[in-house]
Amino acid sequence: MPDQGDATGRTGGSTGGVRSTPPAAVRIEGLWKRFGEQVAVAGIDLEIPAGRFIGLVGPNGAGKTTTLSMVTGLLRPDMGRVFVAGHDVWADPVEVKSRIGVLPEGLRLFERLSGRELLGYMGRLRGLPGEETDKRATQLLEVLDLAGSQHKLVVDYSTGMRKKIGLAAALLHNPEVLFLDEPFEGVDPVSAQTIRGVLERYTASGATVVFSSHVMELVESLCDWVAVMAGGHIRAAGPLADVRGDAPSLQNAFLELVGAQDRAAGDSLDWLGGGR
Ligand SMILES: Nc1ncnc2c1ncn2[C@@H]1O[C@H](COP(=O)(O)OP(=O)(O)OP(=O)(O)O)[C@@H](O)[C@H]1O
Repeated sequence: MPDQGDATGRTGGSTGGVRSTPPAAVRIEGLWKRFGEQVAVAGIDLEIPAGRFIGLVGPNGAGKTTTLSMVTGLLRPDMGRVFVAGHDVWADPVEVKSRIGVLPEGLRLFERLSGRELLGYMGRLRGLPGEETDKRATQLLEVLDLAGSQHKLVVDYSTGMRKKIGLAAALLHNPEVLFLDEPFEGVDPVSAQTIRGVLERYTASGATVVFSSHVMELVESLCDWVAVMAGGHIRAAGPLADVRGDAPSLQNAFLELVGAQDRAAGDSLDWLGGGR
């Protein structure tokens, strides 16, 4: 297990010793977003602690992607403010963007670059010296099992390979906070295990990962802190054990929190299956 502190001065977790409390990785204040009549995010307040593996969970249409888009500076809120590592996302976007990495939903990449070229380009955008970019790119490609495909064009990558090169691009500048929207969707178990290993190593050094998912087992096994969203509101947030409470699993707690526990499988589908 790597040391909890590193050269960037990050501290990890809350184990032992006298340590100053790190500022929240993300602080959200009164955040609203409406699309026409549809309220996607209904005035949420949330403080996400630093140095943790955070899961943002919620049913389809809960407002997760809209929230992450506003938090990462991709979508302007109608109202409210967001701070990342103490910096206002909309007042100080350059400072914030230098501290975050993002793997968005519906990832768009430069398709006509090879994986290696894509990382070289991202390194230049991030202002890294060429040699440092090369070194980091080589290591990321190796760890993510992309070294053999590094000269292939991104357009020819599979879904899992695209997620992995997107993750490499998001990690290249060693961000303080990494935002991932459904990072495991469409990813096979081997690649998922690889991604998981990289993320665990990254959070162990004191960095923060915020990721959205519908897969409760995954969230339960990876995250130590969760926020549950439904209907544009935060229904619960806190350490995993607190949110789970007395429920046998996060899945049960989640269904109860979003009010789906008693939803029938569909008496109205009495025509479905059998007796053709
Ligand atoms: N660009 C848009 N225009 C109109 N409505 C939108 C837009 N983006 C999101 N919405 C609506 O806002 C609500 C929240 O959507 P959002 O994509 O944030 O949910 P989500 O929790 O990420 O869902 P999923 O898990 O299905 O991806 C939904 O009702 C959605 O239809």
